[in-house]
Amino acid sequence: MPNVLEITGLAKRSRQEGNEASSSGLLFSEVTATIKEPERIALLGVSGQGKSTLLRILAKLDTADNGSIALYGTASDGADPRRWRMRMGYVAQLPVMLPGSVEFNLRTVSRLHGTEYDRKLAERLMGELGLENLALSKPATELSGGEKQRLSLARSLMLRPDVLLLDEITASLDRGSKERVERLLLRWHQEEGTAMIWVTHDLEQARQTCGRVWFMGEGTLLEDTPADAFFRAPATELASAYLRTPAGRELEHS
Ligand SMILES: Nc1ncnc2c1ncn2[C@@H]1O[C@H](COP(=O)(O)OP(=O)(O)OP(=O)(O)O)[C@@H](O)[C@H]1O
Repeated sequence: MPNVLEITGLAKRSRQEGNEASSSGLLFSEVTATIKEPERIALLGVSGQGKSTLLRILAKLDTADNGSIALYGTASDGADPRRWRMRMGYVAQLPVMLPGSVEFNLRTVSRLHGTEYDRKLAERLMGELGLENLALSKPATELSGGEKQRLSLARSLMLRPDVLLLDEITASLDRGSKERVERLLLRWHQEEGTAMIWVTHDLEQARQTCGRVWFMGEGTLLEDTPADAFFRAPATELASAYLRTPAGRELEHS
C-alpha cells in the first residue's frame, strides 16, 4: 500500500530578496515528510513561515521551485490540477463564494467534477455545521464571514477528498461554531479515513484535534512529531519559544 502523502525536498523561493523568514532567498526549503496512515496533522509555526503557501502548493494552487509530492503514489507533477484537487481538498482561510445561491455553491463540486449531487450529505453537513436554517436560495455572497467559512468546508467535504488541507478555518468562528467544526472533522476522519493537514494558531485546538504536529521554522519543516510529545517537550528551542508565545495566536482571539 503506498503512503498517503510523500513530500520530498520542497522549496519555494521568496518573492522579495531579504524576506524575514530567510536570508537565503527562500521562503522555505528541504520540506520533507511522509504521511503513512491517514492522520490528523497540525501545521504550526509563527506567521510568515509559509504554512499557507505549503498548503497551496500541495493543492496545486501554487508551484514549488524544487521537490516533489506524491499522493497515494501518484506524482503531482503532470497531474491534472482539477483532478488533483478532487483528492486534495483545500479549505482557504478567506473562503471565496461563487456568485449564486447557497445551493449553487454546494452543487459546485458535482458540477465541476461531473459527479452526482449528494443532497443527503449536503443536508447532513449543513446541519452538523449549524447551518440548517440557512435558506438554500440565499445569495452566498451575502452570508456572514463565519457562514461562508462553514459553507466552504461543507463544499470541500462533498468531494470526499483523500487529504483535507485546512487553513485556519475556524479563525472567524464563534466558540460554538468552532466546536461544531472540530467535532464534525473528528467524526469525518473516523468515518471516511481522510488525512488532514490543519494550519492553526489555536494550540488548544491543535492539541485536541490532531495526533501529529509539523512545526515550521528556520525556513523548513523543523519538527515532525506526535502531538503529545510536541506539547510536552518539543525538540527545538524555537518550538519551545513558540509554545510560550505563538505569534499570530492573538488573531484567533481578536
Ligand atoms: N513565493 C512566495 N509565495 C508566497 N508567499 C511569499 C513568497 N515569498 C515571500 N512570501 C511572503 O512570505 C509570507 C508567507 O505567507 P504564508 O501565508 O504562506 O505564511 P504563514 O506561515 O501561513 O503565515 P500566517 O500564519 O500568518 O498565515 C508572506 O509574508 C508572503 O508575502
